[in-house]
Amino acid sequence: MFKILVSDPISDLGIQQLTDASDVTVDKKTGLSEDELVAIIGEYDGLLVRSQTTVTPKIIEAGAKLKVIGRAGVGVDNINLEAATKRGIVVINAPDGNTITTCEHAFAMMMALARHIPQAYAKTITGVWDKKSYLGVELRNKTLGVLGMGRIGSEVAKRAKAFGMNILAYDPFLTEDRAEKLEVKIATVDDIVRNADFITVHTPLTPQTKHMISRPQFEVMKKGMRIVNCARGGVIDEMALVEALDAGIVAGAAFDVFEKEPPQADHPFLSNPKIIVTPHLGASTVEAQENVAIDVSEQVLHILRSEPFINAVNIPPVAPSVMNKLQPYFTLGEKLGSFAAQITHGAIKEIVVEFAGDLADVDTQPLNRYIVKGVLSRHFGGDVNIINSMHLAKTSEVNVVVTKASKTKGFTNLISVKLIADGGEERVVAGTLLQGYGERIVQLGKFPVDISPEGHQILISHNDKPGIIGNVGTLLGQSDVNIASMQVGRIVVGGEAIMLLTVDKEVPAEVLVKLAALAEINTATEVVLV
Ligand SMILES: NC(=O)c1ccc[n+]([C@@H]2O[C@H](COP(=O)([O-])OP(=O)(O)OC[C@H]3O[C@@H](n4cnc5c(N)ncnc54)[C@H](O)[C@@H]3O)[C@@H](O)[C@H]2O)c1
Ligand SMILES: O=C(O)CC[C@@H](O)C(=O)O
Repeated sequence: MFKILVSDPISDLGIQQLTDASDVTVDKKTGLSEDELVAIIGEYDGLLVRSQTTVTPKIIEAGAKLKVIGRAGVGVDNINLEAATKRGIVVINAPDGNTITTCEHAFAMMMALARHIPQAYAKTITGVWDKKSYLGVELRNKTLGVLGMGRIGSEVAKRAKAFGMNILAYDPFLTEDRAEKLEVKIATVDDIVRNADFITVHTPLTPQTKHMISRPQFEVMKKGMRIVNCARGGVIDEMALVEALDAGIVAGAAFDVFEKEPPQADHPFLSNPKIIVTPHLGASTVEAQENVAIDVSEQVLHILRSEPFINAVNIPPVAPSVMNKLQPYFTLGEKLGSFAAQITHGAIKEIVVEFAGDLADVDTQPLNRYIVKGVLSRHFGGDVNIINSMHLAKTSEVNVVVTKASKTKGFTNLISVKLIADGGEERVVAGTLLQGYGERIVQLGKFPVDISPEGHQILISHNDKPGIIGNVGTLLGQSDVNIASMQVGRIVVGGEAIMLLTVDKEVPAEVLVKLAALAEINTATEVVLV
């Protein structure tokens, strides 16, 4: 049974698939402090948050069973990604569910700004009929500058087009093709700040976007322009904005987000009549809250049930078509990594993975993570998973090299894992996925083999002399170890050889010692593949 903690108000309808699941129990406990969360998080497999809970390294460390943190929304700046990745916890978000809602909020803020709606409302309800203070401006024929043309920025641009606005857009990933489709003109930040009547920002807060609109930008702005921030507090420099308003450069500003939320009671925005504010309401519609909760709940279930999932923030995104192609190889890749690590005696310094055949033209990043997990699990056990395997390799100073090859040795697909260890030791294990037969190991070092990678195996290296197979069989029989199958490989008669036995149960350490002591046998190593 999986336990999930919902620590922020999240739509009940949205999380219904979790509450209905027979293998899940859901606890809703909102408004907890960091210490309160630290005290209880240890019981939970999953944590679901919106934007109120700050998931700190301390909470993540205390989450001994935690496998997934789900953010019902886009921004994950309230979750410490580094700590989660280190612990191998998947962080997922719901990037699509609140796009339209947030775009509509930004648009509503722009219209409210153009027509002074909040200020006029506040005065009208006091009984004052003040028509002259609230002369507005039209949006039609005005220039709108959009900074960040992702999901929300693009939707804002579409709506602005319908209002007859001319749009200047800046986004490092905006291509001429997309700009043409969206009927926007690509511009630089400088073009935008000099020419726009309205500016709206739709970027995440990153070191590059922090204060991307600050004093130097306000200084060159068109007098009387208006500015909207429904993205993240800090993209626009709050203090520089207040100065620009006082200097008469900016006519009005609309903010849904703040550098610190909630803002202090004496924050200058809250008393400035030219600034309208909302309390981070961008995503707050019934529809968006249901959408994001449904999306994130579905992914949390997949992760807990070890099923394929999307929208992981702490692993690079992969197209579904690529994922479908790679998925059948995940367990084979992990087993090859694990096998190679179990037959390597020295400290591993480098993992060299080679893909050939069907896998040569695919972005194999997710599969690489499984292979590295297989290798590292020998030392890290259950602490390594596909989220932190690359991170652990890096922090353990294990270099990972991935190459593509044209030679498939007659197979349609081939994965080869070479481990290079201290003292120059090198181990190679290669495998393939055979149509109709499943996973096979087809090469061990220089020896071609054909083994199903599963269960308990003994790898023996020996000299190719008569009687060895009999001696091994006798010893294992006397030790009550039953042999299920056997493979022998050699390059030349009488030369170096290997024997790989699949046995029905764990092999006691003393039996391995006795095997290694038999005449003509060099090493005997147990390999366990689960
Ligand atoms: N107010 C709210 O309640 C609310 C709701 C949803 C999203 N958001 C915020 O809105 C923002 C946009 O969300 P989205 O879903 O459109 O994200 P998105 O990832 O689809 O788009 C963000 C865009 O910003 C661009 N970008 C990054 N750095 C940039 C830079 N230096 N200059 C210009 N563009 C840059 C990216 O290329 C991307 O296209 C995020 O910060 C998100 O957290 C706020
Ligand atoms: O959950 C919210 O209300 C805000 C969500 C929003 O900021 C987001 O990034 O998705």
